[in-house]
Amino acid sequence: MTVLLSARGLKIAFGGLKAADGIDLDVMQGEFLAIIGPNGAGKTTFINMTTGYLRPQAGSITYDGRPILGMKPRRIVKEGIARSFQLPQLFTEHTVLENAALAIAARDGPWSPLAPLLRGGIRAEAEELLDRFGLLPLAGRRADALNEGARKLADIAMAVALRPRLLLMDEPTSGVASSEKMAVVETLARVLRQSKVTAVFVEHDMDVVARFADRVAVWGQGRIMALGPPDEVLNDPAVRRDVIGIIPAEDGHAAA
Ligand SMILES: Nc1ncnc2c1ncn2[C@@H]1O[C@H](COP(=O)(O)OP(=O)(O)OP(=O)(O)O)[C@@H](O)[C@H]1O
Repeated sequence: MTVLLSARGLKIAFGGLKAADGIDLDVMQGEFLAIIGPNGAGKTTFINMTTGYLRPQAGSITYDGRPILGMKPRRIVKEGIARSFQLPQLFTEHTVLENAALAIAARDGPWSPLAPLLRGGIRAEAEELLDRFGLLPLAGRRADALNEGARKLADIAMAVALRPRLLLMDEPTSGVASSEKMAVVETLARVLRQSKVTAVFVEHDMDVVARFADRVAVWGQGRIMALGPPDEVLNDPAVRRDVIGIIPAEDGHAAA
């Protein structure tokens, strides 16, 4: 197994709060790695550091063997790392097709707002992308008219438009109705595996983690408390007691 992303000794504190206090983590090429942990543990901070939005106070991150710390977010995208946010970053007043086309146009470099967005190649690629995510029937719909599951998928489709080898997703199922969650993750997992995209995803739903993660990393007090296959990690008594038991499910009750 090849290491795609490697973090060593990452440290960052906000005032007295240590969001990363010596994080060592390898992401293997082709895997789906889930990150779980209590609210405020530092999971999003890890994504922010890996994608150039935050600079750690100590440590290193290499991607495909090259150091990436200090690179701007746009440069990191060019290296092959994309992300999605907890709250989808869609252009709400535009259609799903226009959103996909905007991501494709942005990937291809300087783009004039005066150029017709839906010209040949871009339209065809945007339609093909939406088709892979099962979103083609919604292509003409405004992004703000989508339900949360479709909105999450459209947002992830925009990240995939950037042709990453590594995609970091911050809570891809948050806000999605429980009846829809598995279908949403099923779709995105299928697309990512077909496209050979390695995925790291922050997730609060343990059923999703158990079903889709190859490995799980447990964040706690700025450290990785446990790392391994879901059947081991999710059944570890300390993880159940100190982490899973206190992660709020979306209905307000603890997840386990
Ligand atoms: N840029 C920042 N400036 C100040 N404090 C920050 C910053 N980014 C994160 N924090 C703080 O660091 C802590 C860790 O935040 P982070 O968002 O990484 O947690 P998380 O594990 O993703 O939580 P959640 O599950 O609630 O999304 C939080 O207390 C947060 O308020």
